[in-house]
Amino acid sequence: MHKLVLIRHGESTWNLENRFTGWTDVDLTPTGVSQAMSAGRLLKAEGWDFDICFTSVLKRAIHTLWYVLDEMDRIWLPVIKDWRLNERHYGALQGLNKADMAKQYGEQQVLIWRRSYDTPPPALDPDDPRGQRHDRRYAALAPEQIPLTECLKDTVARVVPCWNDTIVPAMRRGQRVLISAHGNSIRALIKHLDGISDANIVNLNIPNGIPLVYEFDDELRPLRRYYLGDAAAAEAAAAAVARQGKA
Ligand SMILES: O=C(O)[C@@H](CO)OP(=O)(O)O
Repeated sequence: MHKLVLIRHGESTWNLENRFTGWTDVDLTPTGVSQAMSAGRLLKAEGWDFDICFTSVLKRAIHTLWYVLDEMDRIWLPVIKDWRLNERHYGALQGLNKADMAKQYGEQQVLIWRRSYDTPPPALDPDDPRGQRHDRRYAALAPEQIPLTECLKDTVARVVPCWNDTIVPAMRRGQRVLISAHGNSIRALIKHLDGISDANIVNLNIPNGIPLVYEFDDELRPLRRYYLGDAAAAEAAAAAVARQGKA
């Protein structure tokens, strides 16, 4: 049997301010740091260990991984940073407050922008300073590969190749994998792994800083997934994420 642990970054400054974040590179809050440290302590206490780690190129996920690994005394592990694990690009919503948008456009519209499979938020203008086309970390990409907005379907289209090209080969080599990523890049991966329908993926929310375990058979077919630690607390935290789009 193969096992994998996924973790969404701890609370970020824009999670706290309830702002659409996407590819904006915001920091963790002190709460986010302590969530990451608690996750590391929990993994260590339960006897988990890893051989290789994957994260996005956004500091909230990278720092979360650092704090988890530091608690596990594993900061020396190899870490692959891949832009394809980034949060879903939130287009012209990046920086705006979710509750304000719900007041202005209605909760149903915000739910569509946040959780629908194939409706992207309004796109950023290519010259908008909130965009990433001049950000050096994406210099190896062609400009049109750097999104101006994304729906979850677009995120699936980059996360799944990352999964197949880099993470699956590591697991097939017998390496124990830890992935630190984002609410919607994790939703994209879960949709792919568990074959969740386009309609049902709307109801899936990922809490900050709680390790999510996947078990696979020898052919890497998923058997089950569960949160480590207090299951009721994880469920309550996921429900709180869903409510962030309320007016
Ligand atoms: O703003 C974002 O980038 C994401 C994650 O914080 O938010 P949401 O849960 O609304 O998809």
